[in-house]
Amino acid sequence: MEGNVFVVGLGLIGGSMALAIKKAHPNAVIIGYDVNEKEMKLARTLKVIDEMASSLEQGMRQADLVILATPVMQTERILAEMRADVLKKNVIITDVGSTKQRIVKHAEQLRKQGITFIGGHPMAGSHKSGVAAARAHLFENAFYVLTPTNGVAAEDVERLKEWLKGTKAQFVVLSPKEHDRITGVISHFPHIIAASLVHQAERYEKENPLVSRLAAGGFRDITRIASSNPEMWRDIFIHNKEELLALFDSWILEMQKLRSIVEEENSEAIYRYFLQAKQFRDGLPARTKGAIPSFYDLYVDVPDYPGVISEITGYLAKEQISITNIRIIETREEIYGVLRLSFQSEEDRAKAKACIQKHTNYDTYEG
Ligand SMILES: NC(=O)c1ccc[n+]([C@@H]2O[C@H](COP(=O)([O-])OP(=O)(O)OC[C@H]3O[C@@H](n4cnc5c(N)ncnc54)[C@H](O)[C@@H]3O)[C@@H](O)[C@H]2O)c1
Ligand SMILES: O=C(O)C(=O)C[C@]1(C(=O)O)C=C[C@@H](O)C=C1
Repeated sequence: MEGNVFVVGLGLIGGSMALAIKKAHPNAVIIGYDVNEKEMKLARTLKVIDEMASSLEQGMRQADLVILATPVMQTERILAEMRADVLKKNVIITDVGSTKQRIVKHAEQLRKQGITFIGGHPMAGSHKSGVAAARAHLFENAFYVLTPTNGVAAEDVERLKEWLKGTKAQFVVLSPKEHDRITGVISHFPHIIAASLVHQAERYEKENPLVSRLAAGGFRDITRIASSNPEMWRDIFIHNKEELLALFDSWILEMQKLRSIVEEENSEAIYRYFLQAKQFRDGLPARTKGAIPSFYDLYVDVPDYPGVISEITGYLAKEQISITNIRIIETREEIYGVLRLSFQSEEDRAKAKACIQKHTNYDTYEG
């Protein structure tokens, strides 16, 4: 397809959408806008967008497709302020926000002005943010929820899917309410649990600093998402408050039930509890991309001496294993640091792990 695609919010998701659209529609012009000028310039430098808009309005005026990829409270505000007289008549407006009811409600004023809005939510992402983390393949095989309201023409939904075909996602249509209920259970509430587990560990660490040093695979697996963008999650929790309050209530009951069977040492009930959870977890449908990390991180405990980073990158370079990102994320005591290496694929990470184990005795673990 040809035309102007205007992406507002050039972070992980906006950037990934821009790349996926350009891949499938090389003749489209991708115009970007971000309140953070540095991020917008970086998007241009990385060729994630073709042009920078000088203002929201300037970008909107030219657009055939608008993708709002800002935190959901910002998306709501932008939608409430949009006016048909600065838009092309046939434009499609969509968003990628993690909540849908409030967004669709705020888009209602656009529908009344004859503008097509179709809510959207690609069900894949990461705890990383910013355009540097954007990837064209981020949404491959993930579910992509669309929430067209009554009155949206079927051909507009098809036109949107055609624009978005480069995501290689699987589209599914839900009502905004259904969407918020389901994502509350499988995405929003789990982020609350992850963050609360980290808070609990932090409290216990005050008693004994060994707590974070002993945090191994299990704790790291279940709390990876606690490293997500706090602004994004603040907005989601406020937007999906009603669903989350209900989930808090049922979770508290669940924990009380679990607490009492542990207190009673009811081994049969405890066993059944874990067995049932295992059976449901093991029976989840074959992993779609949305459930697979799109970034493959390897953590390496390295001694804190000058040159250790180039030592490790040197080993990897010799075996032609490419790293997409490298960062020292924390220093333990003054002896050890944790190096985080990110790779494009699981295969690269496995090769890197083997390579580091071959050349060093540093501990490595996946994240
Ligand atoms: N991260 C995920 O895993 C994920 C997955 C699916 C959907 N989402 C949704 O996608 C949206 C973006 O999330 P992200 O992970 O890309 O976040 P991000 O922090 O990587 O990017 C958001 C960008 O929006 C910009 N921004 C904020 N307010 C703005 C405004 N008023 N005008 C223009 N730009 C503005 C920020 O400067 C930032 O660059 C959110 O609504 C989120 O709920 C996120
Ligand atoms: O993989 C992650 O880090 C995510 O949290 C991605 C995730 C999720 O699965 O909850 C987060 C928010 C989105 O709206 C969709 C996907």
